[in-house]
Formats: sequence, C-alpha cells, structure tokens
Amino acid sequence: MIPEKPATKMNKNQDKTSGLYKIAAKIIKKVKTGSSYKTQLYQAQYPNKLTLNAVLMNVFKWEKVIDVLVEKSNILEKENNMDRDLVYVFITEMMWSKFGLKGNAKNILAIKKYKNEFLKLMKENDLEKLIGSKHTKVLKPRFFRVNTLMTTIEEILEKLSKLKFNKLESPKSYAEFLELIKSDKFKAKNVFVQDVHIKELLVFNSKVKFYELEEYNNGSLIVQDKASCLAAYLLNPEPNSTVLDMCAAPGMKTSHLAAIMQNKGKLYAVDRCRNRFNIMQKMLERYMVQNVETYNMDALTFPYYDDVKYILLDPSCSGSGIVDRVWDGSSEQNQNFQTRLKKLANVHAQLLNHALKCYPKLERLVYSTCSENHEENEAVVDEALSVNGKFKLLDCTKIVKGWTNKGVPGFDCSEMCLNAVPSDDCTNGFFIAVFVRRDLEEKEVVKEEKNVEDTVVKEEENIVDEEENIADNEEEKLIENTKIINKKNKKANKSIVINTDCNVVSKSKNKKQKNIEDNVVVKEEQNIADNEEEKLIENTKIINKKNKKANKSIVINTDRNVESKSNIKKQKNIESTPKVISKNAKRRERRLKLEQSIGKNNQNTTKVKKPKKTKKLKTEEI
Ligand SMILES: C[S@@+](CC[C@H](N)C(=O)[O-])C[C@H]1O[C@@H](n2cnc3c(N)ncnc32)[C@H](O)[C@@H]1O
Repeated sequence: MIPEKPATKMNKNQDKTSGLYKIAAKIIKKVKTGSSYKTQLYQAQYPNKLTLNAVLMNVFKWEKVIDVLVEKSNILEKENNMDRDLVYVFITEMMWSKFGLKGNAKNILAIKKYKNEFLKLMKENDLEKLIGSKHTKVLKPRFFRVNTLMTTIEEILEKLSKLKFNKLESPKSYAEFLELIKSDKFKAKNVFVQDVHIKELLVFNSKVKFYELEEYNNGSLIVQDKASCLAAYLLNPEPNSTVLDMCAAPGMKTSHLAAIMQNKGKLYAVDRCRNRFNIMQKMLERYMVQNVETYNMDALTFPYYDDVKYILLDPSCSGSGIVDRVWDGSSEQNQNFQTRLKKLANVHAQLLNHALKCYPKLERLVYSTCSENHEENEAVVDEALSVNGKFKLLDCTKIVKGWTNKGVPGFDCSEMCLNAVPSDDCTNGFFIAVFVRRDLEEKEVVKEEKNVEDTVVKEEENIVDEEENIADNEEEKLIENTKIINKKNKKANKSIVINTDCNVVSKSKNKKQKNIEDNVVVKEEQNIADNEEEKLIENTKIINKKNKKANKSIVINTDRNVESKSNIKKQKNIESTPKVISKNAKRRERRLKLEQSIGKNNQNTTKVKKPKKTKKLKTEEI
C-alpha cells in the first residue's frame, strides 16, 4: 500500500469538500434515527443539494458492500475515534465516486491507506453482487397518458408519426405486451407502443426526450405511471355521475377521472395539504379539467355526501413501491419504519371506513397505495371488509385482463386485489382494491363484462390499426419542476422549499427562507455523480427552452404558490371563494365528528371556481 503524498497546505476547496463529507455523515446519522431524508437534505447547510444528494445516494447504493469491507478490514477498531458514518462516506467517495476522496485531513489520509485492501476484498468476495436495492433491475418505461380533455389519441399518434416516432404493433395480450417492452426491439430510439389495457396510455422507452415534446409541455401528454393510471381506470366512473377523490393532490388521478368522465358530472377533489392543494388547482386547470370542485380540507370532514357514487381513496403512504424514490433511510426492518407503517395503516383504515360508512349512494370505491407493504394494503382492506358488510371486492385482475400479480397471500382479500410489481409489470409498485356495494352485484358484473369486452375490441382494433404521473410518478416531475422554479425564483428573489409531508412549501422571501433558498438552488458544479448529471442537463435544457419561449419571471407568494408576472390577470380565475360549508353541512360535520370521534379539521375549506377552458398555465408554473 502506498500512502498518498500529503499536501503541505489546506486550500479552500479541501475545506469545502470535507465539509460536504461531514454534512453527509450527519444526515446519514439523523436519517438512521428516524428523520426524513428529504427534510434533512433540504435543511442541510450545504449549498449544492445535488452534489450532497449524489454523495448520499452513493453511500446508500454501496452500503451493503461497505458493511462487509468495514467488518472484514476491522477499520473501525484500527482507526479508533473515527465516526462510523463518516467512514462510510469516505469509503464510498474513495472507491466509487468519479472524483475520488478529496482532501488531506488526517482521517482522510488514514482511509486512503485501505484502498488496495478494499479492492482485494471486493474481488475475493465478489462483493459487487450485493449492490443495489430491490428495484435495481427494474426496467422502467415512460408512460404518457394522452389527456383526452385536450386532444385525441389519434391526433397524438399522428403528431408522433410526423416526429418520426415509430409505433410498434400493439400486442394481443398483457404477457406479449410485457415481453415486447422488455425486448431489444423496444430499446430502439423513438419507438413506442399503445398500452394493452389503457388505450390512452402510450409507452416509450426511458430514453425518450419527453421534454422536447410540445404536447408534454402543453399538457396534452401527461407523464403518469401505468400503475397510477389503473386506479382511475378501475373506478371507471360514468360521465354525469358524482365522484369524490378524497386525497387528490397533486391531481394526477383526478385529471384522469375527469377525462374518463369526459368533463361531465361532478368531481370533488379534496386534499388537506395547502401547498399540494395549490399545485393541484394549477395542474387541473392546465389539464383543462372543468367538472371539478376542489376543497382544501380533511376528507374526514368533507360535507357533501348525498350524491357521491364513486370514491377514489389514494392516501399518503410509505411510498415503498416507488422505483427511483429518494431513499428515506428506513430499511424495512427498521423500528422507525415499522412505527410509521402502523400509523399510516391506521390513517388509511380511518379514511376507508369513513368512506364506506358515510356515503349513502356510494356504489364503487377504489383504494390504492404506492406501497408494497401489506400493513398498508391487504390488512387495511381485510379490516374494512370485516366491519362494512354492505361492501365486497371486485376481482381486479379479471378487469385488468392478463394481470397476474394479486394481493400478497395470507389475507382474505388477497385473490381479489391487484399488485403492480416493478420487476414484473415494469411500473412502480402499487396496490389496488375495488369495493362495490353488495346489492349492486348484478350491475357490476355487467359493467365488468363490458370492460373486458372493451379490451377485446381494443385489441382487435389494435391488430388492424397500426397505431404514458410527476409524484404518483408525476411527483417526480413536480420535484423536477420545483427545481426549475427554485432556480427561476433565485432570479426573482423568491423561494420554494421541498419538504416531506407536503412536498412543496412556498413562502415569500425572508431572511430564513433566503437561506433555505440558497441551499436549494443548485449550482452547476462539475462534481456531481453521473445519475444526477443527466437530470441536471435535462432540467437545464427545459429551463433554457422555456426561458427562451416565455421570457418571463415567476413570482411566488404565500397564498398562491406560483404566479407568472405576465399571467397575473389570468390567475384571477383561480381565486378562492369564501367558505362554502352551509349551516346544514356544518351541523352534519359536527354530528359526524361526534359520531366517529375523528380528528379535527383545522384546514381551510375553500371552494375554487371552475377553471376556464381557455386558460393554460405553463409547466414551470406548477
Ligand atoms: C398519494 S397522495 C395523492 C396523490 C393523488 N391521488 C394523485 O394521483 O395525484 C396523498 C394525498 O393525500 C392527502 N391526504 C392525506 N390525508 C388526508 C386527509 N385526511 N384528507 C385529505 N387529504 C389527505 C395528502 O395531503 C396527499 O396530497
């Protein structure tokens, strides 16, 4: 082992680097004791969040390998007084970062002495095979949902054809569809295929440069994971019916529901988180959803029961099914994670029971999560069924023809539920159960049959006719957009902060916020890990493109997350109207509270005017 030559002087950069390592180690420690990764990342006193995230992601990726290296080399005992988490960061940087472990501090030099030994251990023990998470090998195509409220499938197909996209022949069955999207044929540039179940869903490989598509930028094509689309697809509300989306923000599934309803009937979209609610309003407007009434309140106190026939319940969950999600540091065996799961499952059960009990005309309810944990899924469904005898489950996999992944075995509901498994279904991990009122059995069977028929007709059509949300994974897009907004806001001297519970929190500029803003806004340094580099380039391209096009700045205020200066007039359309709870509704609300002893509503109850059809907001305004 040849120790590297110590530098004689510490320069500014080295100080900065070791600062980065220390901050990364501090975050790892906090996350291990239950803090949220995202919160820690965005609160960290390190300006370049991308670099910090890349360093941490790398530690997470190699964690299992480092466990072995640390144990076999006995490094912690030999180098006493060295912090374990810092050692993990050092080892990751030294072994796997593009730029190596920088600096000449005593502890850094001590770690550098182990490089050869680690390389040897890696080779001897074939440690590379330990890397990655359960989702490492997942192929994730890009699903674009054609927003049929703004365009038609035919128009989009024609446009794609003009852009030299090559539509592959649609397979006859789901098995063949999966085979196709996993095949080499699907890896070619600019190929896509129409989904075998959801006709408005187009599937591209992950290389597609979606931000170059005008239709993506104007809201006609919406990035939405297939699993997420299945929720609205399975609820399948009729046009002119009354539908309640209980946990609606940021509104991906709401907009899909509106499309299925052809903008006819009534669609209540409720969410208790103010900031997500604000985003949803803008999103729904952008997607030209016109039959929606949005309410910023707790769904447990939503007062309009009478006509609701369909309910979508898609509550905040652990998100364990999301491929590529930011690591929350909670391994599934971890005590904190288990406690969190229990809490989430209780909230889910409360919402589900409320929905099944309190809506007299409810006929069909879809319960969905992007979790892979049975505690939040099958267990909640079993419990709800046991206390709501008027409802039973529909067999999801009969409706989504050819789908093989059902609920995890061991629960009464297992056979009737749908699980989306990333490695099999090429989607995020997702869970869906469809409840129907028992006395509607006959009607539902007819409806189910019609669905199956539709699929068969579509398959036939596909043979003759040659013809893909940000987060659930539209949240991804939201975060991307937030980064863009953050950057733009830097210019406009305003801030927007990402946090865990509500994803996006906006505040007008003050000193503290300015600090956070400086932290969030990302400098384009060269020292970023490969995966982040690509994202950054993508974002930069979008920003450049949009700046060129729009030539305007974004203003954020506390009440209304984002306003484009030149769009202030238009924004008046989204103004909030006064409280809409009537006396009766209030009485009903109080009664309900008493009856069910359900937590209090401390949220604003705001009914929002229906968006005007002609008004469109730009992507960066969301
Ligand atoms: C998984 S997200 C919903 C995603 C949304 N369905 C979509 O497709 O865009 C869960 C949402 O539920 C909201 N939420 C959680 N508990 C709620 C409650 N009791 N009442 C209303 N909203 C709630 C959260 O604020 C969050 O926005």
